[in-house]
Amino acid sequence: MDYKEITLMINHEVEPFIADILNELGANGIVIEDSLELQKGRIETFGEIYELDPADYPDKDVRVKCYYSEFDYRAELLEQIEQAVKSLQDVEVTRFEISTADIKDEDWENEWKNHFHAFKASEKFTVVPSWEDYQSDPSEEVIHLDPGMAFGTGDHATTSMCLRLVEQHVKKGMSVIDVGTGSGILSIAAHRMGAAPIRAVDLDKVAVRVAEENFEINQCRDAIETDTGNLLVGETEKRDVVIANILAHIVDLMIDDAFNLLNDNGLFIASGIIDEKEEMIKDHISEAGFKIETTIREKGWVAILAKKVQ
Ligand SMILES: C[S@@+](CC[C@H](N)C(=O)[O-])C[C@H]1O[C@@H](n2cnc3c(N)ncnc32)[C@H](O)[C@@H]1O
Repeated sequence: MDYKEITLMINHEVEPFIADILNELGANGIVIEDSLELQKGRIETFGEIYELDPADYPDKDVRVKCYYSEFDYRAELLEQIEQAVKSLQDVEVTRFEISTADIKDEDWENEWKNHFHAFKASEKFTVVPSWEDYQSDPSEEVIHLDPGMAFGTGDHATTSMCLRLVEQHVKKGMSVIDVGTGSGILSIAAHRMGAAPIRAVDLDKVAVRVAEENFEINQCRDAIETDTGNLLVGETEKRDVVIANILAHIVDLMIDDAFNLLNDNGLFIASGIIDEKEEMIKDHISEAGFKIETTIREKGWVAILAKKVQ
């Protein structure tokens, strides 16, 4: 199968909203190359230095690439993306350029490899592409990943905030369901914290296959049950933790089910929420009976940890 790559050049004010727009329009993978990242320099950790390659970033503004399979791509998408960007409220769009390129199936894997390098995703977790050699420090937990066509390399704020909440709150023996598992990254993180049993579901069959491959790579294939599934529909087994990093309007649909499925004192980790939807989601979470314990924010996104206190 071949792919269509859509490249956008946008100004920084548009960036916090672009992944949301492209996800809504069905993009399979999104790469954000922000010129400001280069100025941030390097991330130093445990004596390792990961340097960003200037060739991967534009001189100014933000370059965004997203991918559609040949079956999903349609020419109207370009206009729909432009319309969605230009109708963002209170956001001044001073740059918007859009172009497309064809990517042959055999180039797809290499395309990802060009953009994805080892990096420290949270206090404990370092994400390392499955094809990269990496000398780890005993104090870090390395997650080996090949995201393929699934979302979740850990470099998106919504995922890294979940990793932080997982490392701080998921404990040995807790039962977990990871809704919208994507690459499987959050289930792998929960497994490393000692959680068991773990169930990972995704609406997208391709994500389920990719997650299974990543569980295999991280030697936890037998510890994590994987399935296609729509949110918590049909889930009956009680859990100590429900994790969902999906867009706010989708998370909204599962809040009451999460409350019902959780054991007393169970935790709901909800991410993928853009700033503007924070209050709406929090109101619903509180109305459902949860106590909101922690809120973290990064790059226009919000992640919430709520507890079922009876
Ligand atoms: C933003 S990605 C998160 C991936 C990964 N958990 C992470 O944190 O990086 C959202 C995932 O939710 C899945 N998804 C979207 N709607 C869903 C639904 N109704 N039920 C289950 N999964 C869904 C998508 O296929 C996608 O893999």
